Amino acid sequence: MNRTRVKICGLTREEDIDVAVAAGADALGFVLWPGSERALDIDRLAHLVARVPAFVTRVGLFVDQDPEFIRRCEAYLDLIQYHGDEVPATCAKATRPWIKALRMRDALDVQAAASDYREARALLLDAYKPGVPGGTGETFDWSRIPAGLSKPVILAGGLASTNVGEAIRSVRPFAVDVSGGVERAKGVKDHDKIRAFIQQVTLAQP
Ligand SMILES: O=C(O)c1ccccc1N[C@@H]1O[C@H](COP(=O)(O)O)[C@@H](O)[C@H]1O
Repeated sequence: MNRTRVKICGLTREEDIDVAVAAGADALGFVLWPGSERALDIDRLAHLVARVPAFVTRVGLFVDQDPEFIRRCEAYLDLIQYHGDEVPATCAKATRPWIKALRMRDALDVQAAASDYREARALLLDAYKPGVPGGTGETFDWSRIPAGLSKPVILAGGLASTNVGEAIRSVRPFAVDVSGGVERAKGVKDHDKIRAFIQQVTLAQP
């Protein structure tokens, strides 16, 4: 069994990046969607990613945005996270590897999505809240995740140090992704919460 990877998302400050890296984060998420309180512009993205060491994945989060803008951001990113209603053909415009976030609304057929988004490197499963594309801080019913999906699963939505161990034991995802659960305000990470989160992920390994 592989170790569960950890992505810390919604980073906006240098010191939070340093703490996440030191604590053992595998991936760092940067929100490029201007509708978010955690949003960065491209200059700030360039500045922040300059302190990310080799072998830590720089992930850019986009929600139904102009492919040209995404293309300009790609210079500073290793992986694209599509977190809106992007169809597979739109996702395929990226010149970087990409993952697709799916919000777990009742009608969603996860198996079908896994085959539709055939070029995705993983599916990120997040809670569904009408009118909000993500970062809701809410969990969803993990038992809805089908076994034997053809894509690696990145589990997201309302995770924190208090529930990530249980989440890993019940879903056995490839990775977990957290934003609000390691914050003290939107875009301001709590360093103790980051360390506690990654410690609980480590303790949950079989
Ligand atoms: O973080 C945001 O502001 C955001 C905005 C739009 C779409 C997704 C966003 N964040 C992603 O949401 C999930 C869950 O976040 P949380 O842990 O429940 O706060 C996570 O994948 C973030 O990457």
